[in-house]
Amino acid sequence: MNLLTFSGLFTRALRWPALLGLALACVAALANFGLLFLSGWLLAGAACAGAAGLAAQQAFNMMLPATGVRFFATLRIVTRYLERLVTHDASLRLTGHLRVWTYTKLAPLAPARLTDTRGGDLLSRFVSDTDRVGQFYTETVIPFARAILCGLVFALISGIILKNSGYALALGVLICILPVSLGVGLLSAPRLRALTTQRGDFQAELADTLAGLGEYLTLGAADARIQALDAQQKTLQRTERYLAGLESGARSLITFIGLLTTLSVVMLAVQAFHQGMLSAAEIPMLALGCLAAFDVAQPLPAACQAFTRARIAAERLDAACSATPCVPAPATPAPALHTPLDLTVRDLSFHYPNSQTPILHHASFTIRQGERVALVGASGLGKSSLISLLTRFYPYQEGEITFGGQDLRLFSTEDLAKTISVAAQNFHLFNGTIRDTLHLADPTADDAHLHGILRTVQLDEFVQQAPHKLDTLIGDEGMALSGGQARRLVLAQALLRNTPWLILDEPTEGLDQKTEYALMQGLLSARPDATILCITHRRTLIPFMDRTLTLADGQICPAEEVP
Ligand SMILES: Nc1ncnc2c1ncn2[C@@H]1O[C@H](COP(=O)(O)OP(=O)(O)OP(=O)(O)O)[C@@H](O)[C@H]1O
Repeated sequence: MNLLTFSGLFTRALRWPALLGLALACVAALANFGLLFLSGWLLAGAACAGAAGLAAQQAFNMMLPATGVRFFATLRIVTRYLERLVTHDASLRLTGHLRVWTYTKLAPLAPARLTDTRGGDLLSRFVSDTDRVGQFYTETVIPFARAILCGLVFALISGIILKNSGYALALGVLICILPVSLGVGLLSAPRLRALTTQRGDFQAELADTLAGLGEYLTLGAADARIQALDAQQKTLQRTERYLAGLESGARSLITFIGLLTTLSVVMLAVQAFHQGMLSAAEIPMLALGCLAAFDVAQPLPAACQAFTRARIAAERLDAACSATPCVPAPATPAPALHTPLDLTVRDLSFHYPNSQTPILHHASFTIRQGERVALVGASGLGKSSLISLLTRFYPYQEGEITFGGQDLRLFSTEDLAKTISVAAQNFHLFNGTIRDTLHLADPTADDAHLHGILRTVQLDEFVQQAPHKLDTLIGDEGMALSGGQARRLVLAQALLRNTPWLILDEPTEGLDQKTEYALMQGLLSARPDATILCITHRRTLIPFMDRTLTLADGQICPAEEVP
């Protein structure tokens, strides 16, 4: 997604609030200009009338400019408030749209296309980059549009009173918009790009460090890690200082240009006064109006930097979101599931997209619905990889996988989820309560059902004794649980989903033999009709299965046929 596409999203979603925000920003700037413009006239007019004697004082009508000053002062306050309200609301809503858009693009990429992306970097893209693009409207569009539109109007108003002062004002504002602000944009661009990379790296490193802090401490590597982060932080600060210096330098230059323009407007006004073309009261009016006009140019250097930041953020989002899913969901999914839901794998060959090492090589096997099958094989040969193929996380290069005679690739994501539950070896548990964790699998399950499932996986006693029972917090990745407890909670999630197929990857790892036996007994009596594929290294599980398949040399065959 580039900024242009983003603008399309923006105009469709928030066209009217965006235009209203711009209109309010312009009215606020015009009110500010009008306030100073009239104040100058009021003060100078009153002073001149005072100096000219009683008759002139009585002839000078204070009411009109004083009312104008009050009007513009009130208008400025009200429109500035409303402008902030409307523009920030539009910007936040835009960020919201962008985050939803980013999520819908990223979600189908998981896990295969995201394995090379660091978690912290992805988070930074999801949060900071969407923020930056969302703020493009308030931080770039509004300042530039306001400077151009109001600059023209200010020059026009000044020009009506004194033609040359209008030209001088237009020239001054133009210099601020073009060479000064755009110069800052050009000079900032390489550093902003470097800053984005540095910040992404820093956030990724920081996220990794926090996630693995325990390991760093036990390995005695925490100090070195902190020093590395400190060095990164200092590099970041140096780049930020340079950019802030550039921006404040440009703002000072704009102030200087504003003063020079005001000086030239005063000189032109004095000349016109001597020629009798202007009254004395109009000189400070033009001068103060000119100073006020440059207020709209002040935010432009920051707006240029914000533009580059938004552009880089849009490029980063584009890079993260434009990848096509490794296994795209079918354009027209198969209409319904056919029973029996037999699994047939025919001539299957597979290697990971980032590697040429074959994991499966023309493998074939069948599992009938209702069977319980153990899959064994030496470590690292590809048992868990087979699960990734059955859940469509990775594409296979040759062969065919069918469920109920229907190609797996034609299943809708929903139908696939209704067919298979997986208790994976490398699972992820979200921080939350035991109840939250189980409700992820079945949000409608009541407490009695949850306790029943927990009994099946031999975890109910632990939950009953926990201080807050089902409301006990399990911590990040189930840190507050033992490895075996966390694994059984994942198994409970799989059982709660009540799918016809259960795929269990080392379900009893970390359990003592007694608990393992009780768990398997409970599981089989709770789901007597389920088709089970159980990957295991434990011989003690084999008696619970109907038969055993062995994975060796990329082939999967019945254990008794293994040479
Ligand atoms: N995402 C990946 N990208 C590239 N290679 C991978 C990926 N995941 C696993 N592998 C490789 O694929 C091979 C098979 O891994 P897999 O986890 O399927 O083995 P396994 O038989 O389940 O092992 P274990 O019994 O130890 O769990 C390994 O050599 C592993 O390094």
